[in-house]
Amino acid sequence: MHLSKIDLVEKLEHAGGLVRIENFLPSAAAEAALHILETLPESRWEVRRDADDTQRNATAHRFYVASARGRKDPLALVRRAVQNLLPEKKAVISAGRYSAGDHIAPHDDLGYHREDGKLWSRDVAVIFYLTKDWTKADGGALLDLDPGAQRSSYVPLFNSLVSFVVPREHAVTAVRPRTGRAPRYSLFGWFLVEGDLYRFEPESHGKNAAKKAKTKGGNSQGELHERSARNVHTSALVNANLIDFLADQMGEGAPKESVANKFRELFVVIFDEQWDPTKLQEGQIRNLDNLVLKQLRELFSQSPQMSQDMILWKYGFGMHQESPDFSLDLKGLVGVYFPNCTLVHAFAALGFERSLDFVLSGTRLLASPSRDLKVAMHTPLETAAKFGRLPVVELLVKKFGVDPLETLTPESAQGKGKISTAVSPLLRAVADGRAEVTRYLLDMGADPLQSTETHSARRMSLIRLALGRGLNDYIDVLRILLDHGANPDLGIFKKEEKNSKIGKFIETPLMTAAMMRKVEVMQMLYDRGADPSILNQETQSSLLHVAASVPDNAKVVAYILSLADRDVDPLTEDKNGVSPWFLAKDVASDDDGANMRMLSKIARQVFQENLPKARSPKQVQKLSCLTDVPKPTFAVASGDYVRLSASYRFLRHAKGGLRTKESFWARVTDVHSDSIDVEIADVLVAAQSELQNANYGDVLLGVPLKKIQAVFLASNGHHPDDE
Ligand SMILES: O=C(O)CCC(=O)C(=O)O
Ligand SMILES: [Fe+2]
Repeated sequence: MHLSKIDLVEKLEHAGGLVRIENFLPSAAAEAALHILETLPESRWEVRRDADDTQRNATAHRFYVASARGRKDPLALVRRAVQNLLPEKKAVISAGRYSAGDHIAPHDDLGYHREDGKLWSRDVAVIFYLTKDWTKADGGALLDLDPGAQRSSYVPLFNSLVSFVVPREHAVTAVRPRTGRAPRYSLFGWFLVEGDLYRFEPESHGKNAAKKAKTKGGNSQGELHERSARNVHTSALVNANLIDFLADQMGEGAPKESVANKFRELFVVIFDEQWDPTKLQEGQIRNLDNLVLKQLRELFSQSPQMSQDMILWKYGFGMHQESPDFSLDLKGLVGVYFPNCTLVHAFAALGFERSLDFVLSGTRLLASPSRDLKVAMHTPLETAAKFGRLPVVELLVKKFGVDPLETLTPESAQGKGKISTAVSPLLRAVADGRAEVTRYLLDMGADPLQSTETHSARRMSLIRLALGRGLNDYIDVLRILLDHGANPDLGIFKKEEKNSKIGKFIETPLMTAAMMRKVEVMQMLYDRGADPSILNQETQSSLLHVAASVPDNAKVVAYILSLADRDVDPLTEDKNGVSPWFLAKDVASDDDGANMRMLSKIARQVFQENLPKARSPKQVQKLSCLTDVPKPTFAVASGDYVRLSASYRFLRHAKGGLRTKESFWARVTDVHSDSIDVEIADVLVAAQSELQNANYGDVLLGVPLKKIQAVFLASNGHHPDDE
């Protein structure tokens, strides 16, 4: 039994495949790790870039990598801290360093490794960030591009770790230059499983060719180089023409530089909002659409060759690998969302209806744009749906006969590309909170009971998808879905049988809304028939449990109590012996006991009513404890020790024991080693001795921590034996 294994795998399952763990190592260990990376000799860092890195196929990228050399290498120590997350799994973990301009274009991490003469597949990705004083403005964010993503962007916070299940679409945005700031350091890598993990055989061409060639020992380098040479050529041609043209339109006769700036200005909203093309105003869209259309007409009349061979345009407006300022061109704008996107995708995303019509009408090759997963992860229709471009959606459906209901699941996608979760235009529209497109697609007959089908049994309903992401007009989307017959109680659920739409409840939409502190949404769901009494069938925890575990959630707690009948008991325990009361207590140091006070207000009434009925001293004791609300300063004054020892004592006696209790470990990782005093150390030591197989705990609490500290001290001129 490994604590850490249960922890990470469960967390990943629970969080839809991607988790972030803050304060991953005790702070001294994290400092030591950073120090080790910072002081590696320059000769240890090797550049990785698309031109010479076949590992990452055609994905545009550039950054530096260092690998541990032998077990005595200080890097190996840092690597082990990450590896210990899943100690029994084989892993490849290296150090990463990103300076200005370094980035990775969208990719899904699918990949193989050869070790011990065997084939291994990447299963779980981990990135441990060791970057100090980093802000959003520094770029280098990890973009989560999965359709089920909870949020889209993660700033590489010092001592935080992100982990996700492979495959998953993601990207690293370019690091922006800033004088005096250190590079973006990380440990990154993958846990591997033996054999070919992925369901789909690599395709025989496109992005996957390199993969196939690699695993079969072939060589597709030539093909890759040929293609990228062509990209550069086309992209340069198109951009030069476009910028000339725009210069013309602007009547400036200005030098290219300032035209480029003007062009950037047009799109400035996009850059500043993480390149989100949806931030374009209606008027801007129309103007740009017309400009681009005019430009296209001219280009086509000058170059009939090009109009016949639209495939070239796939790579037109390409993201030029050499230029860190890739955001200047269209593909740069849209490419962050869609790897290898075509012009059709770009226009669909930007809402350039007229240009799209022109391009599709004039060509044979792209006349049927319904599905091109080999080129892009989204179809053009899904793209338009994601960005809420109703006119484009209608154009594709009505004029070009694209099927608005086309849905792929990982199972049905065979041969059409690698997808990790179900995709459809409706799913894309819902996930991004696009009300108009959602309504249109449902009216066309799309299924409101669709869910995100992954290889695991866990599913997310459309309601949960819209609600969990909370993007754009998600509340309208919820209403529309409910109007069309979506089930208000289905959020995250476990499929019982193949094809069944309902299964075990894991998280109801009411729970999700409670977690998000959204009383209005809860009200709406309740009015539409959502049932507040449904329990998480895995943990037996209730809506009240969920609400009480989120700090500062008194409003939601009060709302739930107002819905429930009077015998609701804040002391009702879930499968792990945890009550809402306990959870409220657990977060009391974060919300000054706000949840507790609300619970106790209600509980006091329950207490008063029930005390006469209580027979045993135990019952009386249980009821009285509800009125025992600590002072708001509860855990702050006495430091971490109070919280920690309380959790520890509680968990020791709880059914599952220490090992299954995330909250305790969250506390442990919360404790900064510089604040470890004798009392806390006692708790930690006691906890450690309860763990038979303390892999993760070992690093956190035991010998390796001392070792890491010793390394840290030694590298600062101290000798460990000095003490
Ligand atoms: O450093 C990151 O944020 C992600 C790195 C990544 O995606 C990769 O190395 O494949
Ligand atoms: Fe990656």
